[in-house]
Amino acid sequence: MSNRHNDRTPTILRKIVERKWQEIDERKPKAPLADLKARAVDQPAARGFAAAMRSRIEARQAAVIAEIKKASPSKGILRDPFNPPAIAESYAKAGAACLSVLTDRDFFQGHEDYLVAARNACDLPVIRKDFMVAPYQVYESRALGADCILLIAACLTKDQMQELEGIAHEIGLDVLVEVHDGEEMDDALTLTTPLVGINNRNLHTFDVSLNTTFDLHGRIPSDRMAITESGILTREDVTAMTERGIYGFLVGESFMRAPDPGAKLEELFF
Ligand SMILES: O=P(O)(O)OC[C@@H](O)[C@@H](O)c1c[nH]c2ccccc12
Repeated sequence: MSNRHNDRTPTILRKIVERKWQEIDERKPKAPLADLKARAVDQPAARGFAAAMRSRIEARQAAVIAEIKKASPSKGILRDPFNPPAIAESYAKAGAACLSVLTDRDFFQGHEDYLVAARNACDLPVIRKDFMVAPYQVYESRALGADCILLIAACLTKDQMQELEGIAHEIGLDVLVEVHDGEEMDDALTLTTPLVGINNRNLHTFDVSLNTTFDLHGRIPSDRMAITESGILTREDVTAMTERGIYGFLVGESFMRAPDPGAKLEELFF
């Protein structure tokens, strides 16, 4: 049911989305949309995020989006000290396909500067991990140098997702659309992006179950790429996915808690 989390349910996701609209209002006077658009156009071309995923997935190799995340609302601090460029290098050396960098400041202790620093430290494509609600943030993402953005179906209508995807593609950004249930999947499949993420974590309740991926991945047409997100902690988890033909992964916590994030990536995947 789409109204499980109606307007009166004060879930974390709802608080985050409210905060995002405020954040946009605060940023606009300092960085007007016209400035962001100009900066977006001035950026060197985006690194192909979807292409990097596709080449591995088609070869039936793990395509790992390795996440750089200091903290999360459900788990608190994951890594301290936290050195984004060093982590990025370690992931690149270990064979990650792409990076994911949290830029949300208030709930994930992320920062835009972390994305810039991580991207400059390697040549991997980078997704800006944040909560997109308005076109302003899409231009802002390209102005920062991001190669891809995340659209979370749990906090957007189908029309909003289509609008944001259209802008993203127009300015050279790839799009990862994220779903958690069948209704969100229906909406996601109306987009044109080939990157479809299934989040094993419910962003309203924080419950994590790999069954989310097992139950939903069959609905993703073969010309798109299924990416299982969250809660991948062991080689057994990885095998459970590859046995089902799922080669796209988005992993954060288990890498962030390891002394050497790249070594952990190799241990889980290669
Ligand atoms: O740390 P994990 O359990 O490996 O999960 C990574 C990633 O999937 C998770 O950070 C995530 C998935 N979708 C999100 C949306 C917003 C913030 C964070 C996320």
